[in-house]
Amino acid sequence: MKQVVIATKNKGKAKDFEALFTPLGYEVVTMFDVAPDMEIEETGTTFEENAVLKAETLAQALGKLVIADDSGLAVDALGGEPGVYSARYAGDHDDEANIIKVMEKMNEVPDEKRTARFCCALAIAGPEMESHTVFGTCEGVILREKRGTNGFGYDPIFFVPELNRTMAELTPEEKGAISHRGNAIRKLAEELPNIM
Ligand SMILES: O=P(O)(O)OP(=O)(O)OP(=O)(O)OC[C@H]1O[C@@H](n2cnc3c(O)ncnc32)[C@H](O)[C@@H]1O
Ligand SMILES: [Mg+2]
Repeated sequence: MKQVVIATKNKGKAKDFEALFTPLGYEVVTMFDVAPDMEIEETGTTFEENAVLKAETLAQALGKLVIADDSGLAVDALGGEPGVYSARYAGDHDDEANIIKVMEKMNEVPDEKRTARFCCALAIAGPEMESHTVFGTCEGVILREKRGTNGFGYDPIFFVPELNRTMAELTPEEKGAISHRGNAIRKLAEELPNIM
């Protein structure tokens, strides 16, 4: 089976990638499989910078083509927070604590001002190519309580108006069809013939 290497240590992301790449005939391989001890510091100030950093570091170590994902939640009423700091908004890499922090900060925000979007920058890097990035988004609204148990991160409080469900109430396939990550992967697939 053909493989696609993703420079991530996030199991929720890996599942999202599997839902998107398995139907295309690819096995998804992550850092848990190829570089479990490698830590890549995310020192960039944008999603794109961090995605390139992760993709290039692993591509260089493996001598192979690698895709990386840097993503997060941008809440309008919080001036775009948690943004690039989404994974560690409440200190640790703790999804539950991050959700609580967002909900608490938004306590006073009325329903019509609770708009937000998920953002995803994907970078592709390899030994014999210039790195390339694409960007995908998904619009939604931040709820006052959690709904659903699928997905990861902020999915339980991210309501998708078109589907009348939260991200955590969608199957991985349903999420992939509308998500920031799915949109970015579809863009990458479109642009791939021109960049390689
Ligand atoms: O860097 P890697 O190893 O890929 O894993 P990570 O979890 O640290 O990933 P990021 O640095 O890109 O931070 C992304 C954070 O944004 C949030 N996030 C991103 N995509 C999401 C999604 O589809 N659903 C819910 N939350 C998401 C979630 O809190 C993630 O931990
Ligand atoms: Mg990270």
